[in-house]
Amino acid sequence: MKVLKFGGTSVGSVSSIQTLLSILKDEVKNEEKPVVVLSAMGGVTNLLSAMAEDAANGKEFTAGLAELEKRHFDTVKALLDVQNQNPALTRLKIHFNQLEELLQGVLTLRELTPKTRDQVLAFGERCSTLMVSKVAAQHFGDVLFVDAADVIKTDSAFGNAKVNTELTERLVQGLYTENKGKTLIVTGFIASNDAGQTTTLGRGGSDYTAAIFGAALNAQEVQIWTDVNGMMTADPRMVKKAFSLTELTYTEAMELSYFGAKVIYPPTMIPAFLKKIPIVIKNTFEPEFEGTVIRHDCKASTLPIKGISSINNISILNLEGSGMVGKSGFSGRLFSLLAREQINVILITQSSSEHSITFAVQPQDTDRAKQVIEQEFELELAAKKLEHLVIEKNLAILAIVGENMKQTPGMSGKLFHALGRNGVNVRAIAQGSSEYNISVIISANDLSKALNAVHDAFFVQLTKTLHAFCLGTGNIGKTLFNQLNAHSEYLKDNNGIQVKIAGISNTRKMTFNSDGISLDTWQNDLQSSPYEADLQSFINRMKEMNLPNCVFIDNTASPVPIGFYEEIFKANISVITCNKIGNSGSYKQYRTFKDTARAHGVDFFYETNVGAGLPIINTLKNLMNSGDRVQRIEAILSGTISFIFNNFKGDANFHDVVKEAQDKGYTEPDPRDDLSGKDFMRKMLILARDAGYAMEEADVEIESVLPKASLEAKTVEDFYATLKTEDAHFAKLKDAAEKDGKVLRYIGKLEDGKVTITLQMVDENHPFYMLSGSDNIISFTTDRYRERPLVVKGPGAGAEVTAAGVFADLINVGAN
Ligand SMILES: NC(=O)c1ccc[n+]([C@@H]2O[C@H](COP(=O)([O-])OP(=O)(O)OC[C@H]3O[C@@H](n4cnc5c(N)ncnc54)[C@H](O)[C@@H]3O)[C@@H](O)[C@H]2O)c1
Ligand SMILES: N[C@@H](CCO)C(=O)O
Ligand code: NA
Repeated sequence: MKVLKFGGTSVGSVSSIQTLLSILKDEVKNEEKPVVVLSAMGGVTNLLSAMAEDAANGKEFTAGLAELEKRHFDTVKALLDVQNQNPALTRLKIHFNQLEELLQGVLTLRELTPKTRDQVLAFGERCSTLMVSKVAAQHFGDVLFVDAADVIKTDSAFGNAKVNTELTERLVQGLYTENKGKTLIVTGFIASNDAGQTTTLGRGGSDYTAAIFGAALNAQEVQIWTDVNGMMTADPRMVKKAFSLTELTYTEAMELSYFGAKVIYPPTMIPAFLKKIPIVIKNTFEPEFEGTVIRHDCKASTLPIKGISSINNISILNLEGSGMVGKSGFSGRLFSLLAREQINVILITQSSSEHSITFAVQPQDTDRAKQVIEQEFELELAAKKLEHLVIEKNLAILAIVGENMKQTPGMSGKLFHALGRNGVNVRAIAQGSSEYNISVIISANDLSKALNAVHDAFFVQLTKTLHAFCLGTGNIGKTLFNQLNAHSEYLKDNNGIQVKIAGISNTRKMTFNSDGISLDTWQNDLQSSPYEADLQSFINRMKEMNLPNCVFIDNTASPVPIGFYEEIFKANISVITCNKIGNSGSYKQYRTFKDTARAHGVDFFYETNVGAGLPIINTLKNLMNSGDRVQRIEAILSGTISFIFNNFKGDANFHDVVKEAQDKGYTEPDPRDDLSGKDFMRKMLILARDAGYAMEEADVEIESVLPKASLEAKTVEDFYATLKTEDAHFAKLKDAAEKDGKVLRYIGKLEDGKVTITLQMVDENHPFYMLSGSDNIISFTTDRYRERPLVVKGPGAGAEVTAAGVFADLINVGAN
């Protein structure tokens, strides 16, 4: 047989009672009839409690009573055929009259004893059960209303009575045997003492009633019908990706529901647990959900952990001092004291040096705990054997839970990696030797970020979400958004990565959305955003949003963002940049970026600083990391100049070719940066630094392609105007090369710790002769690639290839 328990929302309305009936329909056909345990209609227990309080305080309660009556009467009228209504309404009316009398007594005496309170509260279950039993009888015939006070016997601790298990089991078994063939519909939560006075079973009382019946009758299972899809991997209000568990063990359920997961209250499971009876959590409002089974043994589960639980507001107290070292009985005194004061200790940690002891309590207990401890240890404090108690508030506990942790090394590593990478500081740690639970104490501000990051880290079957904040919506920024938009499905399916753009700014506006800005409408969103662009506030907002797996992407050509990189790393946020200004500034700055990112466990990726999407920076990094040494680098790294020399042929004039390069998106926003050699210089400097040379800009020798007038032009327009007048200069260069069957090439070289960039005319024997379009080429001569250099070649400029490089960097951040 089965026991089915329905909670307050499941009996809370006409439609939910109809659903309940359709759930029961098949169950009542079984040979062994089910036992159905019911809570009060949703909200009724609170209302009863408030009415009782009001009466005790001399306030009227009639409005509450009328509301109660109406709710039950309306439900009866909606669910029972007319001829069946009267008997039910009469019975209910008798209850309400008794309730009124009782409350009247409370009002007269201005006193509410725990005993009376239990009597008042019991009306909730009695009325709902009476009502549903009448409705069930109309549908299924053989139904018996059972007042659990007749069979569940307790002591007289009103409000939280202790069950006399042996007697109760006998009575329950007797009742079931006597009424074989009938479906029992039982009041949850209530019981009675030896004298027959009504008692209640405390928090989660109706679940407890179900477990007691299940255990007494050796049920095949106990079903708890509630309004959510079972136990989930984390609090779904904080972790959107939380999902329902199909099964977990009693121990796991205890650990998970201890923190947060309010689906069931663990102590209520004990009767079922002792008899190894499975408990199935089902959803009345989604009956097709198969449910979460809590059982003694789980089939080999593939999940490394079952869930992450949390308490979002706790305080910790830290007691420190030489007086504790090697002293037995100290913690005994401390914790007996707290127990005596009924201060619940949530978590305890002590280092093996015994010099300090840290424990967590509810915030409302904090001050009293401090006070009683200072009294108790007055002498030790005076003698300086103990330091003054340090209290920290606004903290939270996050705990990963699962029996599988026992056999799996690396679980705590994974937890701390996820926390560390997201800049979540861990204040205290506790793990029992049972290894079911690893708990950490963190700042309450970080809880949401931490829960999501840890959830992503452990449940790898789900996609990991990156939150990107993007600066710059020009050529590259725009193209990146298009690529991300087109590629998001593939990314989810193949890399398990989801990218949400949580913030965008250009020089005019900025906009934010922690759920991800739509990549279809971002332009409108940005334009209509109320926020004027302001980089410091953009960064502040990014930090305040405190999102997990956060990345900052600089797609500007501006020096301004550079000044913020360090601050961003310090907030444990990775940086991806195609902006070369940062890495080609002072060597000190370049070093600071690298060191700060590393110290904070985040990434600093800039593949597109050299050769756009071509794998140049990563290739060099791999060479260096594997212990190779760069002897020489020779390269063409200006896509713009490459394009110009490859297309400045025959009748073409120089000015038009430059314009074409700009139109094709190869040039810097200001093309003078390309033609002056500055952009190339930056790339060579970055390569040299990545190759291990602590070089500065002054160490690079540049031969400019431009005549003086062009170099000194004030604006881009002026610059183009000078190019027109300098046509003869460029034509001369071109003709000189063509005459000898050569081509013009702008070549950078790093050798013997020196960097030069020169304009050369090369013939067909030169390896750089054969280039087309905006091609870059780079050859690394290293200790290992000594005889024949390692060469990378391909288009080294353009929005598509550059955005693709930024995209690849983003995926690499996601992989870490
Ligand atoms: N074009 C290429 O082939 C290529 C290749 C590699 C790297 N890059 C680099 O890409 C970067 C962007 O180039 P682009 O062609 O897209 O430039 P762009 O001029 O088209 O776009 C720059 C964007 O940055 C924004 N911006 C500038 N300063 C800002 C600030 N302080 N705060 C917020 N937003 C700001 C502008 O509003 C604009 O949206 C440059 O650093 C360039 O060197 C370009
Ligand atoms: N303006 C750059 C873009 C690539 O960094 C070039 O022409 O090479
Ligand atoms: Na590159």
